[in-house]
Amino acid sequence: MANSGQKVVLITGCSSGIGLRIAVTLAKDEKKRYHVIATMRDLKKKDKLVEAAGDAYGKTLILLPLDVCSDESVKQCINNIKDRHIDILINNAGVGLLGPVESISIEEMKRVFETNFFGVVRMIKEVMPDMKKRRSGHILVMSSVMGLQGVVFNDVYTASKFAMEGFCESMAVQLMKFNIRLSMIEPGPVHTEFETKMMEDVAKMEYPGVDAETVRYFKDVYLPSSIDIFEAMGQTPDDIAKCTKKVIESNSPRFRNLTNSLYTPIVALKYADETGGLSVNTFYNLLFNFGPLMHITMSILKCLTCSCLRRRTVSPN
Ligand SMILES: NC(=O)C1=CN([C@@H]2O[C@H](COP(=O)(O)OP(=O)(O)OC[C@H]3O[C@@H](n4cnc5c(N)ncnc54)[C@H](OP(=O)(O)O)[C@@H]3O)[C@@H](O)[C@H]2O)C=CC1
Ligand SMILES: CC1=C(/C=C/C(C)=C/C=C/C(C)=C/C=O)C(C)(C)CCC1
Repeated sequence: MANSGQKVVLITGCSSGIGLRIAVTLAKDEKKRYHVIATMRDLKKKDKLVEAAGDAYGKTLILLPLDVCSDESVKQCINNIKDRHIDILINNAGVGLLGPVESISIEEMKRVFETNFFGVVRMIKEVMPDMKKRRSGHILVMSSVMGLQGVVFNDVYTASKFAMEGFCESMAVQLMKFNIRLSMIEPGPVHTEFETKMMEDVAKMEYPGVDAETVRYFKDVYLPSSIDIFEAMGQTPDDIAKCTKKVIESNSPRFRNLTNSLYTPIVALKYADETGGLSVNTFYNLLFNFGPLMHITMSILKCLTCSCLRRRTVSPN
């Protein structure tokens, strides 16, 4: 049970990656300011988290089952919490989906929206009424740079994160009236199982209904560039956990929080030209004209990130 003065934090998707690191980082807070309810849909996967939590397990960190795709599971989990009191809700659970749209079934696309979009909506709907009554709370959402900028061959994943950004941008105004904060965390590539799972899915892909030219662009142009980008720009789940803790602990938490300064110029392109031409053409050139020179492109991107833009991201340090 939480001590008085401790903030109750509920995190979704803590079996691996970013969710696991956020749970452990908050549970190991030196001043023990957080009572962490780390949730996962399958408690059989708890070992990594329990090991990483060490002494904190059973003290500042407890485990509960929660599947963000199930109304019943979400209700049961929240009803199991004393007075249904959650100070900070961190919506982290999410799944990726990569590849030419022609080869992806509508069912697979719906699964991504069910988790990344409706999963977040379901959690917010369950927790928000109690926060409104108490006139306090902080809701965080693990969005992505792909919630702000589309990326080729990530069409459906991007759409699910855009949907969530739109939902949250609208909700933030109403919630502010009830003294509830809403913050988006927007990482670029992060080295987690997310990357591994996507690469495994891609290796199994058969591309039914996709023309040979598109398959070639995906396999020979996009994938090598994407691997380069993960290598050059990838952050660790620990970086994202530190950024998230900073946002939680800020006196005036920002709504948008990019975690990787290298993405600031990419996202800025769409605001620099409201016709959208600048971003579409730049992405086209980066991929199809400079793709083979991606290493150099990465260096140029690093140079473009001037210190004034860097100030606009939340750094892990
Ligand atoms: N890695 C990256 O490059 C980036 C990731 N993100 C976002 O960060 C978040 C975390 O991803 P990351 O840590 O990288 O990836 P992981 O695959 O390591 O973690 C995803 C977590 O979500 C859980 N999850 C999936 N579906 C459900 C569900 N229905 N109910 C509850 N939990 C579920 C997984 O559980 P299980 O083990 O049961 O599958 C897992 O614990 C996601 O929202 C992702 O979109 C954002 C930007 C970049
Ligand atoms: C190929 C390619 C790109 C790829 C970006 C990638 C691969 C981003 C991955 C982000 C992730 C994994 C977010 C998760 O939510 C850029 C930089 C847009 C530039 C144009 C060419």
